[in-house]
Amino acid sequence: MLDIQGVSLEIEGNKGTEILKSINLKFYNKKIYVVTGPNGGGKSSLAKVIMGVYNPTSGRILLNGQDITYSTITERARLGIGYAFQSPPRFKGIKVRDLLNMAASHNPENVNICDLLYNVGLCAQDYLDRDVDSSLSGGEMKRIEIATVLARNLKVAVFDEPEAGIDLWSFQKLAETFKTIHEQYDTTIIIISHQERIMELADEIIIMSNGSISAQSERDVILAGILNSDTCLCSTKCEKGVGQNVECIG
Ligand SMILES: Nc1ncnc2c1ncn2[C@@H]1O[C@H](COP(=O)(O)OP(=O)(O)OP(=O)(O)O)[C@@H](O)[C@H]1O
Repeated sequence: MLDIQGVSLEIEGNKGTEILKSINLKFYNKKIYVVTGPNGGGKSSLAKVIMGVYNPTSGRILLNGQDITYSTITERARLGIGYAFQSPPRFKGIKVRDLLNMAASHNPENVNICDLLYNVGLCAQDYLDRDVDSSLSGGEMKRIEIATVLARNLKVAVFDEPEAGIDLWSFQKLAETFKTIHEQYDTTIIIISHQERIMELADEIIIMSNGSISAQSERDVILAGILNSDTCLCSTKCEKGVGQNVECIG
């Protein structure tokens, strides 16, 4: 279990304002959590605190009881926490095949790199020997990065807006892949998303706005709340009415 206890985050140069305000969350094994909410609500910052890109100003982060609050990104990666960035980095001189083999190096018997590409809607024949550089489109790069996260058999996998730049056909494949990981592995999956179709995959949905958790519950409760409530759950006083809140959150 990943346990976020009273985590706050201030970033220097951001006028001393708290980007995360005393967040308490428990992420259990083998569950899919979708974190959603309006732009600037703190979703990516929460993901970066989990990954170790930012150190919290206060609070603690525990992975299966081990305090990892100040562990480095590398230490967390070794412990089995993985992150697919909103805009993935590119690596000069490395081929897609190398990147996937590196990602799968702890789990080589169980991972077929062609299947990994297939799972994110790419044809292995066309992509394994491509360079991981600017010749790949944003959507292709994103899918390859998601494939590297899938290769790692992680304890906690964090995906930041996996749908961004991905076409409708590949999106369907991606949704199936999340379902497969959910059924076959104990991985805790945390997906940051504005997409209702991704929210439908969740066991639990968490809505963040203004650096705080404004709602958290089982998927159906939150989705019904979003679709039927007069009060907008995004908490930005947008005054959208019944059935409009999904559009607002997205
Ligand atoms: N490095 C930084 N320096 C200054 N401000 C930052 C930094 N990172 C994030 N912020 C601010 O923190 C707030 C939360 O940003 P964050 O990216 O976590 O939001 P988000 O919910 O992921 O938004 P989006 O849905 O647009 O991706 C924003 O106001 C953002 O400008």
